[in-house]
Amino acid sequence: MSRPILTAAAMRRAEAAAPVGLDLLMERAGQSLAEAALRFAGPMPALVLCGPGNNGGDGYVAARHLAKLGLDVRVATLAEPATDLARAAREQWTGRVEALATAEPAPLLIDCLFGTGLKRGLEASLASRFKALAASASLLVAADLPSGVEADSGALLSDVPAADLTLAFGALKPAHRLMPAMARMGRLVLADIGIAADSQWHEIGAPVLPAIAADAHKYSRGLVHALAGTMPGAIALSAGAAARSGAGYVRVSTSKPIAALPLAVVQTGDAKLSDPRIGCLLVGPGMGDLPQLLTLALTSHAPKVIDADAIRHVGEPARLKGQDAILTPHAGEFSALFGELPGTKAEQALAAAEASGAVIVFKGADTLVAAPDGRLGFAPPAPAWLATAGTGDVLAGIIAALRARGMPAFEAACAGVWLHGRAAERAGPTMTADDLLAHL
Ligand SMILES: NC(=O)C1=CN([C@@H]2O[C@H](COP(=O)(O)OP(=O)(O)OC[C@H]3O[C@@H](n4cnc5c(N)ncnc54)[C@H](O)[C@@H]3O)[C@@H](O)[C@H]2O)[C@@H](O)CC1
Ligand SMILES: [K+]
Repeated sequence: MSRPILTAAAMRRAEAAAPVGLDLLMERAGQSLAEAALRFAGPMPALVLCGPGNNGGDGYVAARHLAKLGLDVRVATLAEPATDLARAAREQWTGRVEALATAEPAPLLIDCLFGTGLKRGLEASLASRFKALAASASLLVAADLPSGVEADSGALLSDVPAADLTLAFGALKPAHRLMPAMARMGRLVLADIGIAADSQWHEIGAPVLPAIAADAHKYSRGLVHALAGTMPGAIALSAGAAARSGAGYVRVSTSKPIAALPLAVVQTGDAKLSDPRIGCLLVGPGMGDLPQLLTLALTSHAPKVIDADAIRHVGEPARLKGQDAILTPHAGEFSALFGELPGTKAEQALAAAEASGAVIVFKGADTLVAAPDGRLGFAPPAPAWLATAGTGDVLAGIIAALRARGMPAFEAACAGVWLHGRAAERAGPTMTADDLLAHL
């Protein structure tokens, strides 16, 4: 299962198209917030901070439900409601509304200041008051988004205290899965409020991998052919990862024997790129300054994964059109090939996919997978300890194996990213890239 992701504008369209009124959507959002906060925190005294918009409206609804559930709950606001929906919600809250500037803290703080409608950072006095209340609370629960986070880009427009729980309404927003905002979400839960969140954008979920046929043989399971360059350790990591990710046959063409390769990986002096059995070519890991390897790979009709040094040697993105390629750049490699593109990371990844006709795995703490047809996958959080040398080589090998096994390029890339993150979780914080192989 993968959860849909909607921009703020797409969310507003989905809400407007919902079969029920916006007031009922707000009622569901506020009620689910109350229930989730109570389930998460247990019965502790709560303070709900309400902003002027509909995020604040959710807060008044949540406060009413928390009171009904027997909780000691107070409400504080910075301004009277500015929308009809929020005003109606405010009117149904029969308790007192305190001024945010002077409200006493509570162990459970519920942040309903701003959601998808945030236009700029919180004013300095409000940001510091919010931070102080958060510091005095035991638990901070954010409604839809932690206030100060820009929904579409994941930027922090002001200082944002990290939430312990964020309840997203109707669909995830890009900021839930983009840095730096992603690191401020705490546990992220999606509340169904009854809108149809159809989207080409989604959070990457657990993949469905092709089954191994009962009559499989090594070629039918997929042949990965990797091109070794000047640093054989990198290609050894890639080839080892491909072999452990279900490829039936992994072959490395190399001018001199590579001691670090698993015995199951075949080494050959001959490039053999015309071999029609090749399910996926892999070029780039440890390639070094041998651009002729990329040129050679691009003469082949086989699907290909282009990683690391090879990305810098592509030159023009349009050179990859028709190549059936998956590109796996980190930020530096991405800008070296595509330049400084405008927009959010999501928009940049999609523009790069369109310019190159390739599936782009834009790596980072917030890895994205973009397809030329507009599909976009956002990786769920992976451990920070994955940021170590060689892990990219492992990822390239996993994706090459899944592509060779017959998965389409976008699905293979998404599945590879997901498996790589889970392998890192299992390998633990002391892992090196070599250790990842044992956890695939
Ligand atoms: N529209 C709907 O039907 C629903 C919306 N929902 C909630 O509504 C939220 C979006 O509501 P809105 O579009 O009203 O937006 P917000 O409630 O996020 O905030 C917008 C309001 O804050 C003001 N504002 C923005 N940035 C500010 C800043 N830095 N300092 C001071 N004021 C600032 C704006 O002028 C506007 O009045 C969602 O995140 C979600 O929580 C939910 O209730 C579900 C239904
Ligand atoms: K909020």
